[in-house]
Amino acid sequence: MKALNELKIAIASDHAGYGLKTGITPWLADHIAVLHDFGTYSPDSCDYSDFGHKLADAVEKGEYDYGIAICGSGNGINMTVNKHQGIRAALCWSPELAALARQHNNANILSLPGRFVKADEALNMVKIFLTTDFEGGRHQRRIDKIPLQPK
Ligand SMILES: O=C(CO)[C@H](O)[C@H](O)[C@H](O)COP(=O)(O)O
Repeated sequence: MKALNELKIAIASDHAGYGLKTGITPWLADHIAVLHDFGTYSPDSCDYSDFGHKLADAVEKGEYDYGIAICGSGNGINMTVNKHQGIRAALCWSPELAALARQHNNANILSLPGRFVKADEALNMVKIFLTTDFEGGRHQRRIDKIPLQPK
C-alpha cells in the first residue's frame, strides 16, 4: 500500500458538501502527493451529479488512487459515482464504516454526508480510509460478483 505522502486524491462536492470539503482539503493538501478538486468551488446551489461524474471518470481512469465525494446526505453523489463500472463508493459516517469500506469492499471512493458530519469526524474517516488495506480472500470473490450479470 502506498504511503500517505505518495497518494493522488481527487475530491468533489455539491453546494451542500462545499463547507465540509473546505474543512478537510487543507489537511489533505499538506499530507498527500496530489490533490485535485473537481468542484464545486462555491456554496452556490448546483447539482451533485455534475461533479460526481467528473470525479468518478478520473478515478475510473486511474488518474487518482482514491476519490472523496461529498453532498448533503452523501446519497446523491454516492449513487452518481457508483454508476461507473470501475467505482466502488462507500457512504460512511463513522470510523468503523470507513475501515470496513476498505477492508471488505476495496472501496475507491469515500462518500461523506456533508450536512451530518463535522470536519474533524470526516478527517478521521479520511485518514482511516486512506491507510487501511483491502483484506482480499472471500471479499474479493463477493466483489467479483457485483458487476451487472448477463440474464
Ligand atoms: O444531499 C444531497 C443529495 O443526496 C444534495 O446535497 C442536496 O443538497 C440535497 O438534495 C438538498 O438539496 P438543496 O438544494 O440543498 O435543498
